[in-house]
Amino acid sequence: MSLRYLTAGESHGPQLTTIIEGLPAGMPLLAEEINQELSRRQKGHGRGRRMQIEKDQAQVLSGVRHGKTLGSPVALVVENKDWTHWTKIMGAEPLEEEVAKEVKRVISRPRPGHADLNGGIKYGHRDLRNVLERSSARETTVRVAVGAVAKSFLAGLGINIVGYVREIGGIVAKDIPVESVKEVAKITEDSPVRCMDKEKEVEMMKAIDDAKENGDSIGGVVEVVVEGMPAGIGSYVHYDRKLDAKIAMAIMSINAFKGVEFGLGFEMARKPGSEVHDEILWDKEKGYTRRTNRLGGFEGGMTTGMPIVVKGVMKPIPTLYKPLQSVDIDSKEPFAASIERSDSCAVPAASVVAEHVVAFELANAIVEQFHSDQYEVLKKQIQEFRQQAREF
Ligand SMILES: Cc1cc2nc3c(=O)[nH]c(=O)nc-3n(C[C@H](O)[C@H](O)[C@H](O)COP(=O)(O)O)c2cc1C
Ligand SMILES: C=C(O[C@@H]1CC(C(=O)O)=C[C@@H](OP(=O)(O)O)[C@H]1O)C(=O)O
Repeated sequence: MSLRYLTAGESHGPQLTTIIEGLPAGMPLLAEEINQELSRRQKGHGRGRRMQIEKDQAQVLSGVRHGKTLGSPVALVVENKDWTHWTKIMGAEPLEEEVAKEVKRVISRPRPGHADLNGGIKYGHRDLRNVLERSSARETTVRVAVGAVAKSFLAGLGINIVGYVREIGGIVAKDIPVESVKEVAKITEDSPVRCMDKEKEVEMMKAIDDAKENGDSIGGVVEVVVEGMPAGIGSYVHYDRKLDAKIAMAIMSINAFKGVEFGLGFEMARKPGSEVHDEILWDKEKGYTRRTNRLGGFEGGMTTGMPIVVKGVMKPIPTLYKPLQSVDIDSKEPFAASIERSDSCAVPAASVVAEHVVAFELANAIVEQFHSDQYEVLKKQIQEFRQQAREF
């Protein structure tokens, strides 16, 4: 058994839709929990005007009754408020010729760094709007809705997760020691850039403002930390059962993400084994633990029981208000790339997306490993597994 989902929806279409399948029955789930997560994704310094138009709210259309899952597919819908401005341009019905002339602005100058040109070549779209509508990160809204369901699933099993910002535009936040994931969540929630370091937060905001003023954009690094995963989740037996690999793919699937690191990450290349591997300890109460967590919670595609620590790098936003050179696909003449309304930095929002896509992979790994259609039974199985792991 596994969890799976699909999403549908264009950025300026009427709505985003998802169907999640494989959730056990009897799991508490409220629309309110999902909506809180959707609202976290909408915040962050550096976002464009679109976020003032939208107020993302999920409607739960199936699979939940009186606050608990039924074991049937869960369908969620989030409306695009902006749709009212786009009904003609984005409608499903053919346009009459006169109306088409009035409203249709064909996009023919692909933006370097976006999906425009390659998507046009692949699907044969001469109007690149047909590409940008679905390649837009608007779709991450509904992926956060799916992740919110996964977070709720994990929370009931004592597994907590948070995503936050480590770096923006080359400004790196200091390492701040904290007690727990919950504390990180509390500190970063009030930060306009979802960062722990108040001093660097000011510098990050200035870097975003400067980029915006210069018609430019900046990227950064986000980190996701997970506490409470039992050891031994995932598998080493096959490439597509390695949980760290699945998490890496989930992070790389976020729009504009270009790299992933676990624990010390690329720094491992510069250190000897004695400074990378985590020594193994045992005590009666905790069972097996590690003296350090330099591998970020994974060995052999399985969790070690230590916190999962994974980072992802987001490139700068491709749409530039001072555009780079491109080519008009109709005339083949050189032109400045087209300008669409855009964010100048979306790293804070992306840290929320990263948190949610990782949550989904963890929930899926648990559903795959512990076979029950009932949430309460699954909870007991995990408790027993934790006990076995302690005594192993
Ligand atoms: C939360 C979020 C918001 C984004 N906002 C924009 C935007 O406003 N303008 C833009 O050009 N790209 C934006 N992007 C990035 C593009 O969606 C992304 O670069 C594009 O889909 C091409 O995919 P790739 O960069 O992964 O190759 C955003 C990404 C995320 C995660
Ligand atoms: C809509 C969202 O992000 C969008 C992602 C995006 C892109 O190209 O990826 C381009 C912009 O779209 P628009 O031109 O409609 O403002 C962002 O606002 C969102 O995050 O909900």
